Amino acid sequence: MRVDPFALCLRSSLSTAAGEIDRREGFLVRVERGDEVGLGEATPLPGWTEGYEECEGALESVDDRDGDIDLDAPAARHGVELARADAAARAAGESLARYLGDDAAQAVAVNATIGDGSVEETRSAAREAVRDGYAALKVKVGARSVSADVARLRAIRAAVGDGVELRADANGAWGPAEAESFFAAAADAALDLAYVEQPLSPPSVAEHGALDSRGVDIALDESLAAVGPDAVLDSGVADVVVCKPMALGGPVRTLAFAERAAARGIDVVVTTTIDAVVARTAALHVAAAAPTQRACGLATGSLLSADLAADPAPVEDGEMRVPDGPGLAGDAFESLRRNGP
Ligand SMILES: O=C(O)CCC(=O)c1ccccc1C(=O)O
Ligand SMILES: [Mg+2]
Repeated sequence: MRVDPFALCLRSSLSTAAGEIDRREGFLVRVERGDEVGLGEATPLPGWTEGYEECEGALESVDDRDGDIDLDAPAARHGVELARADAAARAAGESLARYLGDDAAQAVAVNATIGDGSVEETRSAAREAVRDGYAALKVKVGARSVSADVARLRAIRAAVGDGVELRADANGAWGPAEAESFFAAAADAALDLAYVEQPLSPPSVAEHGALDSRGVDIALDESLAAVGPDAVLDSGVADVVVCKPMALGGPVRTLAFAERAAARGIDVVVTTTIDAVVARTAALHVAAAAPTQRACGLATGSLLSADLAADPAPVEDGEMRVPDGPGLAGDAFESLRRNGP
């Protein structure tokens, strides 16, 4: 197994209630299986996964024989699991999505991701996204006051009209009182939010169930890492689970979790942690194979100022087409397979 570090900058930093994301550092993982080279990516993000050093140490400890991947570090585990799955799908002559699930979709609807910003910045980002064809917008909230966030969302709703799905992601910023004042103000303003992601702190799973969310669905994201993904399903408080393959330990694990969620009537949204092209494309395959009804959070390639390789699945009209060549993307990553990052 080969492990090579890479670092990528964001075009402009993504501002969230949990801080700014301006750079992503990770590892390209390569495994050889017969004639095939499988590609994986481990791009850790504390809050969702282990940190960089722990990820590196975990990857160094891997004994690359088939069998269980005995790693607690989810991003490292993702890198290894993906590389093996890519090699196996290529050997089978199937796309990763088909290898993961027989009736995978050919394309996946995606939301635009809008960071924290002023009313003017938020409105113009929303207008641009709708002009580009997105039918769903996810807006970061919780970095400023509830009234300021409601003003931002009102400006978006007024600018884009009723036909666009709006979601908000508080990244765990609120206490119960602030969350309820947000839900009340959102109802008064008729914002028609599809869901609010992680309103309360990640360990406060049960408290989400006690919120008066006025009919707006609750999605949990950071709570999956904080208390464990199955504990979130068992809590019964999530209408939607945000499934990040990088945080859940790999594409195969993520698909299995998504199926357990769907079996309980919980909606699944697959997203990236703003990964490089290898893990982003893998997340697209997972989303295509998973029981997803809602737009996914995979449109994060345009947030990067450079990438490891050309994007084999650029967003077009709010959708990403799933590459149908063997593995991740047929021959699209040939230079990465041969030469690394
Ligand atoms: O879901 C999306 O639109 C993109 C992914 C995203 O928002 C995100 C990206 C990196 C880290 C955390 C998050 C998040 O969902 O909170
Ligand atoms: Mg989130």
